[in-house]
Amino acid sequence: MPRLNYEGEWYDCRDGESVIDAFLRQGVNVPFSCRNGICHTCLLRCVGGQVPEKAQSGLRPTLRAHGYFLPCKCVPAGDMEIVPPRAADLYTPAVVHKKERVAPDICRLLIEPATPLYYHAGQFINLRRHDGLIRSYSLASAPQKDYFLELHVKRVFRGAMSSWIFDELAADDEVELQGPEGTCYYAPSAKDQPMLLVGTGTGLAPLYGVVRDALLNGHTGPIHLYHGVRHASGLYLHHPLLALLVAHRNLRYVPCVSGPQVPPFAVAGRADAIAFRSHAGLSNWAVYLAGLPAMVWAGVELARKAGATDAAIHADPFESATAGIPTAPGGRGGRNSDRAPDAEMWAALDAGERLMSILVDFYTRVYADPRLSSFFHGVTMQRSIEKQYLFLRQIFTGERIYLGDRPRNAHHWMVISDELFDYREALLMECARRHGLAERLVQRWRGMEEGFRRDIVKTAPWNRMLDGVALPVDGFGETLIEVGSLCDSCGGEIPPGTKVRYHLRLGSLHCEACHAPGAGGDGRGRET
Ligand code: HEM
Repeated sequence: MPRLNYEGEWYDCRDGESVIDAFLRQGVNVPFSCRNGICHTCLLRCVGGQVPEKAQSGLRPTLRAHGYFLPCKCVPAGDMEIVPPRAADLYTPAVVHKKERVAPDICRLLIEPATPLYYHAGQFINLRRHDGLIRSYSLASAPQKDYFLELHVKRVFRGAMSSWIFDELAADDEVELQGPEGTCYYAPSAKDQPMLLVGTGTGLAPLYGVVRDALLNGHTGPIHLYHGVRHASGLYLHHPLLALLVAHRNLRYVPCVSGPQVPPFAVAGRADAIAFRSHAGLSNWAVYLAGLPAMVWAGVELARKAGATDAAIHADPFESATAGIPTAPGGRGGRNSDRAPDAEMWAALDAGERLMSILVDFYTRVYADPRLSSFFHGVTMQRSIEKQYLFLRQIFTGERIYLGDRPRNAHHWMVISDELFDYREALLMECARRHGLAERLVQRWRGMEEGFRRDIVKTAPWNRMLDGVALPVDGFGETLIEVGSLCDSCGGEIPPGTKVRYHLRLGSLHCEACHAPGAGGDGRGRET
């Protein structure tokens, strides 16, 4: 029986079993979607042993050369050593074919990837600019019909990527892309299933893809599409959708305008409110929600209440790149589409009371732990507990209450190994168990924590990034202080009018003596 080594752990693989099935059977946390070699979501890299040819079919030659393979198509003939993909390997060059303005603040991009992209309409890709800035965009094109990939880009106020796309990117320019990702797509197995789709703004892009995909697949069930905007000028696909309506009797399209000027062809109000008022029973429906996160998460709850099962609800919230909880570096920019709030977890955490007890217990141990405490020098335990509480509460409830840094930035200077990450995770899970959380939920929480591993584990510090720009936060600046202060290193007095050095990230002040060469200055632990 072949054995699989994944990130240092050994797993068995039954005869005839695929790598993905073996991993899922044994609880290994790997991404997957179609399980049929189409979406490439499960792509992994083999660094020891033989990869069967079939498991690399359809992959670019460079990926094959680096040992990439599709675990869902891989029935190993012998032992394999497997590691997660390297983000940098997964980008492929692409050329902009056309850019056109379809609304005052929305443009449509048609892109040609250098190698074919196997995707489902409604999934998303990560677009990378030459300097490494990355953002996620949904695919509005339908692979069986459209040659180019179609993206709808909304201009975001001070958004680095969208401003660049609007003002500088032109036809024939090169970009890079990675993907596809996401599970917001049509399943052709239930062609008579009624479908409800609600999108706000460019949340229409994936839904437009899903609707066209469904129609191209001969969907016979009713399809109800609601598009919500503030101003009628945002109904940027009104005419193409009217054309689809004429051709397909099972399609219904409802443009909704929530602002004061409502044209006669639109309904006044918010798309989600109108949609869920009109569809109170959704027990055998497929529901798709895309766009503003608050609308999407509220819609998930309403769909559940109306009887839709979790498996039939596809949520694609467009998280902004500078707010909310992040994803892996080089990953999906601001998109965090697959993490739905977890009402069961929140109830089991006594709506926060038990979470607080777990965190108090956890941080008491962290601050006493010789391997972890050095990182927390200068950070009060109360601050750590409160930040972590808000962060987790936002994840479990979907409320937008966490205002701190994304983990990638919060830990950018901390050199944390995989082993140390495991160590902290085990400590946290032990505390959760000690406070009575059921093992099933402990494992679910652990799976969520795993999603941040790539944001935190590293072998050298990273720059702090803000909207794609690396900030100069390590090292020292100089300033003249007008008010007397105390040196953060020796505690000695620093009189007013003294030129001092201050740490760019920590803001700590250091007198001349402490900042003499060799005196140190950045007091916080960097070693793991
Ligand atoms: C060995 C692993 C880890 C270590 C040593 C560590 C250490 C720290 C430290 C020292 C801070 C305080 C930063 C500051 O106030 O300047 C911090 C903040 C934080 N950590 Fe971690 N952390 C680890 C893993 C994680 C993980 C896995 C998560 C999330 C799942 C996480 C989430 C956070 C959050 C949300 C904050 C608050 C950020 C802010 O102040 O804005 N940490 N961590």
